[in-house]
Amino acid sequence: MSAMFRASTRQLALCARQSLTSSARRPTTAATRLVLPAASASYAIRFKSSNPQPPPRKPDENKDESFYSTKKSPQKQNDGQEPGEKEETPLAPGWVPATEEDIRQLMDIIRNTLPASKTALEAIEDMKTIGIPEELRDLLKRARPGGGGLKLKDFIRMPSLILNLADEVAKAKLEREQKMEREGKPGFKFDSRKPGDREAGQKEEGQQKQEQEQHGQKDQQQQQKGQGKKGEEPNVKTFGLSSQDMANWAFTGVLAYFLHRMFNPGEASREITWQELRKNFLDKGLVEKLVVIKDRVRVELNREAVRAMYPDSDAANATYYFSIGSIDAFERRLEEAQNDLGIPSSERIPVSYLSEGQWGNMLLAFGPTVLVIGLLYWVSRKAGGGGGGASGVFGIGKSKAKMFNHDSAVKVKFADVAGMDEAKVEIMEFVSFLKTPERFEKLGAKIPRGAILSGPPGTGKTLLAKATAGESQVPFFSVSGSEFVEMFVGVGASRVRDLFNTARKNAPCIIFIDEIDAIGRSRSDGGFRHGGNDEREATLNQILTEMDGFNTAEQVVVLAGTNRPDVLDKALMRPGRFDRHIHIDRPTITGRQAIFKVHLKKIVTNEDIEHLTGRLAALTPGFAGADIANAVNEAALIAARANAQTVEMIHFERAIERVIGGLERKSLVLDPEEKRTVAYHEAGHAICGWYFRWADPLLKVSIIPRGQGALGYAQYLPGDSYLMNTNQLMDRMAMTLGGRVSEELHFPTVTTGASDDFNKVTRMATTMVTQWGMSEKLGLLHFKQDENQLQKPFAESTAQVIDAEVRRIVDQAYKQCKDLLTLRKKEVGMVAEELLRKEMLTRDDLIRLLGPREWPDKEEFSKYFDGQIGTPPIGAAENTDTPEDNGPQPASKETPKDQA
Ligand SMILES: Nc1ncnc2c1ncn2[C@@H]1O[C@H](COP(=O)(O)OP(=O)(O)OP(=O)(O)O)[C@@H](O)[C@H]1O
Repeated sequence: MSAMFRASTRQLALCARQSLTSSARRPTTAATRLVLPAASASYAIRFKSSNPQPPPRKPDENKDESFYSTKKSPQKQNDGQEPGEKEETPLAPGWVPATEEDIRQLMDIIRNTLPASKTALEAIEDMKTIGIPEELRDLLKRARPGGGGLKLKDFIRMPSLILNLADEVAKAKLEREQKMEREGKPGFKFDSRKPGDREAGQKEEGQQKQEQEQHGQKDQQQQQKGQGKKGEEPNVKTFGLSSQDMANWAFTGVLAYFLHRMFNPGEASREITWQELRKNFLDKGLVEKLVVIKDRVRVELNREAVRAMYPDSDAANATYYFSIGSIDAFERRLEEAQNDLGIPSSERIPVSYLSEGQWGNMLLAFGPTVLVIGLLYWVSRKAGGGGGGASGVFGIGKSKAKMFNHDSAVKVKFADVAGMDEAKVEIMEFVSFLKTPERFEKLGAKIPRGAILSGPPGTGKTLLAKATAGESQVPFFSVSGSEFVEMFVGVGASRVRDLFNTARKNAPCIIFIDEIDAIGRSRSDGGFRHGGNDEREATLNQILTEMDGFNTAEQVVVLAGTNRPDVLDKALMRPGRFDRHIHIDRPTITGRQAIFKVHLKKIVTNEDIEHLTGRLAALTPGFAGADIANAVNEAALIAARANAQTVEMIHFERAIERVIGGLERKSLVLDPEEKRTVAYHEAGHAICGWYFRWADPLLKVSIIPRGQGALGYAQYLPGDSYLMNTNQLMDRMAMTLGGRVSEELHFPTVTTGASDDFNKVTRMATTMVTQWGMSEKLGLLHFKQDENQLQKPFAESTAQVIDAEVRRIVDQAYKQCKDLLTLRKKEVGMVAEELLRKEMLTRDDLIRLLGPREWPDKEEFSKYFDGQIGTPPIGAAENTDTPEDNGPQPASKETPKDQA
């Protein structure tokens, strides 16, 4: 491209004129410089044979007369053409008939520039019916000899005009062909092949014809279909480029360059010697100017004179360079040469000096800046582009909410949401508000503005909101709280405004803001005070304002989801904003069973669904809906990996173990002594679980490493207990210490393996003392340490009491455990040795070794597990030796010493 830019406007015009002068002198088939492909010759012949020959014209006849136009004079119509055979097509505004000269010029241009020249040349065929744009006609005229010449901008403009023209004529051609096909006439087909190729191609055509006949009917149907669609663009074979996009700009640039090259044929650069310069040009007075570029000199010739001097060569079309040793030496030589030639000083050849690569230097200087600006522009377009149709840097304040409506994305129904019946009833009311507002309004009730859905992660808050949208069949705007937060102040508020404005326009509708705590945190929170988070505060204020701004006629319901309702700003929660607070907790056993049923619908299994779901629900206390969905999917994956035909119970159990305990680590090989320690440690837990009355039912014990750092585990089923009494807590703590106590009793030293057990026991004992009022010494006080506060909420003396009480309770649990394991030392040994042999023991194994458990188990446990825990070693289960304490409330106040 640099060659094009280097050329001055005057030069471009000059070159264009020269090239057109030369091409005008030659016959149509001779290209300006490039060799005309055979296709063009064939085109010319066929073109004439399939169209009536124009009447001979006088040489001085007006050249602009439309030779190819279908607007024929009456006389022309009579000349070899039946009137009415061709329809007259009115020209579009701004279009003029194309003259023979125009067509010829365009053919030259397209043939030499466009890669898809066949299509383009076909398109030119149709120009006689639709004409050409007037602007293009002007440019073509100016490009002719004496036409005034073209400027640089004309070269840039011309490609897009030609492309437009080609598109239009291609469309016209397609329409004409379709019409002819419909009328059963063979359409005009442009044949650009060489005569030899044509014969070879005739066979192919025969075949194609047959195929076409076969497909004829189908095509016709398709065409009819296509025409049925009103306003649809015909399927035109164009260059496939939109004039808008960047690709087209680049293409246009390249095309302009090629056009320029075409109008400036033969601008080849040639290296010559000083002697050749002197002999061929300097001595003959052909040099106009010399331009020194570092150690090279460009020779500018008087091209007209050169052409006259060397009529049979293309010397005039080349640019000449020669090298110099130094500028001084060159100047000296030049002076001597001019002295020799006797050139008077007033007519000496002008010499100019150019620093090399001016354009290159400019590119280096400004290139990076231009690149960065371009990149920023592009990034801003991309960033803004996603926001509800907004684009460009100005779209940053647009809301990023995704809009769904009933016939697009939201296919979730209330039936897909299981295990939260109360929440569903609450939220269903919103659906009725949106569907039949008059039912409530006639009684004077105000429609609630919104509801906050809170609860632990994965409990189905988002799912419930989606189901609400799916059921109410109104538009649903879903956005995450974090999408309002941007680094620019004011953007969040602007997005809130935009979201609510859009929602108002689409009322009745639902807005769902997920993770609202990202913006709805209490303004008195440390986060705001210390972080100076004006942006978040402004966003929150805007939400408050917008929710106030609704009137009852605007049926826009705002639902919000959060895991942290406790941190939300009180202003958000007041009636009139989020009127309803719907808490969604982890599902109960029946809830889990229902959720399993929902997710098992998509799973291929032959198990009895009722029993399967019941058992799985019993196996998964504490699971949220998302965990259940994950476990079911994991089971299907495990079954697929095993090439099973259906998903079986064993696959589900493995999946649950994997979800709880993590991946089995078969690669972790323990040495025999370590393995022995782990076996006795786990046997200690198992024996405690078996003999303590209030301990949770034991499912299995294993010494296969799993997950992160668990070398063995004992799996219990704590069930869904919502209250715990001190007996249960003490038994649980004693059971947790069973591993360490067993190590003490069976080995001369102890290991680090019980650290996590101590952590659990300490936490449990501390909570008993500080929160659950289970210490007589501390009494009925509740101290909860805020993690953000450095100060303790109690006095130093109270801290000492707490420490002493925690220690006392743990010691008590330790003693309880030690007493039992000393008594049952033999049983611990039996279980441990069996574990070393089998690596995993089930409840049945323990019954076999120890006899049935003395204490009755919970109902759901005996229903689903008695006599059925005989599954082969399935790897392992959870990595917790003892179930995690989820903070249930004590049922009765019983001091540890009360228990047996
Ligand atoms: N009650 C349920 N019934 C059926 N499937 C559920 C239920 N709860 C959760 N799921 C499953 O868990 C997936 C995740 O749930 P969802 O995204 O609604 O949880 P969430 O409470 O919004 O979580 P978070 O608070 O982390 O955003 C759902 O797509 C669904 O497959």
